[in-house]
Amino acid sequence: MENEADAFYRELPKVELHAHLNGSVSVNTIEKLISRKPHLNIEHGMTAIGKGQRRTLDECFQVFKVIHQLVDSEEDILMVATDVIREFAADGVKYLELRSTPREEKRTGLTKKGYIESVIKAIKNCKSEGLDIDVRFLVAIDRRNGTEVAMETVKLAEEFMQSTDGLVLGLDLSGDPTVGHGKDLLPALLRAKNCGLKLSLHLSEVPSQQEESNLLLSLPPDRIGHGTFLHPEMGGSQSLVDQVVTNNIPLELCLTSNVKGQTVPCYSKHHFQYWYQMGHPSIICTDDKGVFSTNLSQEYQLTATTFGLSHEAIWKLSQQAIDWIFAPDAVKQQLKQKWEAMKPQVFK
Ligand SMILES: CNc1ncnc2c1ncn2[C@@H]1O[C@H](COP(=O)(O)O)[C@@H](O)[C@H]1O
Ligand SMILES: [Zn+2]
Repeated sequence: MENEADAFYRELPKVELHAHLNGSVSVNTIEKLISRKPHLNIEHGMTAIGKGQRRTLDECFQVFKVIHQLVDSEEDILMVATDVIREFAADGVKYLELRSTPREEKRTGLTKKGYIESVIKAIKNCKSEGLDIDVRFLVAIDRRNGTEVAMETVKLAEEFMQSTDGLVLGLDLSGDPTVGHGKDLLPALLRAKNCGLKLSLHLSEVPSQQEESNLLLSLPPDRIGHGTFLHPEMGGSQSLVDQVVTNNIPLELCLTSNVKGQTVPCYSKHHFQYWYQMGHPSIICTDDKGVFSTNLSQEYQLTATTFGLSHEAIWKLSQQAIDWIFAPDAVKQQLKQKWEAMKPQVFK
């Protein structure tokens, strides 16, 4: 990370709802992984995009491949998830929904089930360490893998939802947006919805996906990742916007990710402005804090400086994010109380 955010943003209690596990791996953790696997000849420059640097979205997906080589056993996943949770907690995140795509790896004996179990174990370990952060898990579907894998993933998520007492709350649909089509995944997503899994879907992250977005919005999802090209100014349409507004579907907005991945030309042109001005639920998130060299405090500060938001407005933004978590109402109430209790200290 290049710049530390100011104290206000670091002390601000925050909710993180869009964080991919393997995109969130810090430089420190990458170092540990590299020393475990020196034969891979991986260097830091291959796993993160620094200040002022940009990559095409396609190049970003190459970075994930490199990280996946480094993280390929239960032991790695346990370490990575534990480190990531501790880092979010140290950044003032009080509630975190982590998402990750279960992988299997013949060489290390990793199974998809073992993958999810390792993440759950990390969550439980962090809880017993007494970290002041409530962590939940969303099982991710990589869109590139098609219908069958999607269905298999939903079944796994269902099992874990039942066996983890609310730790697994839902599903994420992600992966290279230029590969595959949402229509192939619709049956799996419908099944997920019907069995009570919440849905957060990457939608219109790249241009020209109106048809797919229209189809996926018919579910409708519980939250939208990015939604960069939904509105007419970006080549989307008023009818897509109307569907999002009518169903009051919150957007998870990741400024640095979109600027560094070049789907948005610069911070001031980020679609946060469009949705926030409308009063539509807009949630500031990191996406991949490791790959994009950022953290949530920094994203809030960038939002404030780019769009001229006061500390009060930023407070409201972080507090309102509580309404859109996937955990039940009792958790929302607890978090709201926590925010109230912390307010005097943050505004001291
Ligand atoms: C930059 N915008 C993005 N758009 C779409 N999918 C993304 C993404 N950033 C991350 N992922 C998804 O998350 C995976 C890495 O974490 P996990 O191995 O699942 O923990 C990537 O392989 C991709 O499927
Ligand atoms: Zn994402």
